[in-house]
Amino acid sequence: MSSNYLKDFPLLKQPTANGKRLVYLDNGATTQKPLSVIKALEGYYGTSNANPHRGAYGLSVKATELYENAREKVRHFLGAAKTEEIIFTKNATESLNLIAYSYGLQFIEAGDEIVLSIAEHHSNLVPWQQVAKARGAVLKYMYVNADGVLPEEEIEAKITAKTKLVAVTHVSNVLGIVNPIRRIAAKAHSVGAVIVVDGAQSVPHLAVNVRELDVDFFVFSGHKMLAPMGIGVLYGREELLEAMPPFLCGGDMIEYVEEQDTTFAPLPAKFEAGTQNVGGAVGLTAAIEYLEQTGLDVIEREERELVRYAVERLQQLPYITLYGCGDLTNKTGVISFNVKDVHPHDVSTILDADGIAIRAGHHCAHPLMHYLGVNATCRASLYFYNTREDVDALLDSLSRVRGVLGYGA
Ligand SMILES: Cc1ncc(COP(=O)(O)O)c(CN[C@@H](CS)C(=O)O)c1O
Repeated sequence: MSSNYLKDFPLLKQPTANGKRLVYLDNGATTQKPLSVIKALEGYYGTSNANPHRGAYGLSVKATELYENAREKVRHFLGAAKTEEIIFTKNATESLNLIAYSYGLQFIEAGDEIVLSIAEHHSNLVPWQQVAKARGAVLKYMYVNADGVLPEEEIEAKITAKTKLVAVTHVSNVLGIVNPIRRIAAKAHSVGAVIVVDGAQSVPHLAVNVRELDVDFFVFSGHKMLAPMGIGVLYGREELLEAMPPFLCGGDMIEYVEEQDTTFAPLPAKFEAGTQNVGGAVGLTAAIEYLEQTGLDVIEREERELVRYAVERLQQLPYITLYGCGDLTNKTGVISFNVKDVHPHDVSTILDADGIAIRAGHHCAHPLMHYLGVNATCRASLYFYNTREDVDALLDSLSRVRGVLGYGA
């Protein structure tokens, strides 16, 4: 893993509060930002900021152009057919809620089944619980195997003629396993169901083409792929978005408002109420440019090499339990683990003293934690700018955790 990316990431070069070299291994939560993204934000607010779509003056026209250029950049990045199929939101969570409350409440009926995987993040699980309760639908789960992989027999058995919607993560934020989306989409469509894919942990790490995957909805958050916080994306097939009622109502999303009723603006504006995050969209444009210049194939390859190195070293520690690391064939850089006798929060605190930033907790995945038989885990989530030296630092610090707490080796 080359560390020549570090020159682009100011935050990764600064020491931690206690003067240690920062080893940032929480990329599943959010990624750090390259200078090109930071400068894009500065440039927008320094030269081009205005409220888009509303002003007839030059600055507003410029802001509108930047915003709509960002939409075209995302369309191309996801391989979508039309810019009308790209909706900007705040984040993946808002995108998933938009689908649940607009598509779900409109088209799911009593007795219909909604199929999830047990590895869903709460953002792609709790909204569907609300829809199931509101409409009298049934929630069913596809369960992963001991290696965190979704078996073919679960896909085949759980998606049936009663299934109306399948909502599944492309990559689990706990297990890091890449799910067989094309296969799941084919099965969903064979029974007349739609498929919603949560791409929050896949889009930053591997090339995604929504038409090749044949998905109906696909979401992601910009901040997990080098972009600023506050900008997210919902992709939806045009015909489905056209049939859906608005999610949020107000300015920009209307065509005409009378005292008792309103006609709505065409796509994508129908789903973009109020003043939009133009700065975030400009930052997302710069983030996509950075990823495309680096190469998602390069990112995926380098990450797989690094995760293999990390897992091989972790497997040599007898007091470490790994989750989702038995089959590395389709695995991104997410590594969940526990240290014998030590709570993940204590592991994280001890690692922090050595400059190492990992996540500890339930990772917004309570049902998966319960299924794995744990309350919480530690999680190191690698990205292309991490290095073998970062992994070695993690292992060195982990080797001291039990000793620090008096458990011996
Ligand atoms: C698979 C998946 N799906 C949705 C979300 C929500 O992303 P937002 O940008 O917060 O809306 C996340 C964010 N997971 C963070 C925070 S819990 C993590 O540390 O794993 C995710 O991983």
